[in-house]
Amino acid sequence: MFFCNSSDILGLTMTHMDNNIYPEPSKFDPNRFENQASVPPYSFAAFGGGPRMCPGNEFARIEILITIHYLVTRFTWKLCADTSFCRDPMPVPAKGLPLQIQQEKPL
Ligand code: HEM
Repeated sequence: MFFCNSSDILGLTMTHMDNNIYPEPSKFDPNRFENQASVPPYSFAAFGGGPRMCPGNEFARIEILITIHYLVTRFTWKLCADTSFCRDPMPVPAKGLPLQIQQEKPL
């Protein structure tokens, strides 16, 4: 993992986009984490690492999984802007992410 010594800033994007660790890092591939043993320690650090690692890590993952499940299976999505993004320092949609979401099935 890359650390900037002078300001102690964590180079998360550089680590997460390193194709030596993650082949085709820009590809959306949730299955890349299926074999956790192949990911070297401290190479996925969205939740930090070490003794001060985010204690809400597992809770947040489950919450996100459930939310995405219902959003994908019960709603239709329509993107209302282009998909360009910038880094701030994490990737964010440059023009926000306006969506039209319509519920198709009951929750
Ligand atoms: C997507 C959701 C979340 C992300 C990306 C996230 C990310 C992080 C990161 C990067 C840290 C710093 C870790 C470090 O210094 O190594 C942190 C710390 C922390 N997070 Fe989260 N977090 C999330 C959700 C949550 C949730 C749901 C909770 C509580 C229910 C939580 C509670 C905490 C606490 C208490 C700390 C401070 C830990 C310490 O300093 O010892 N986080 N989080």
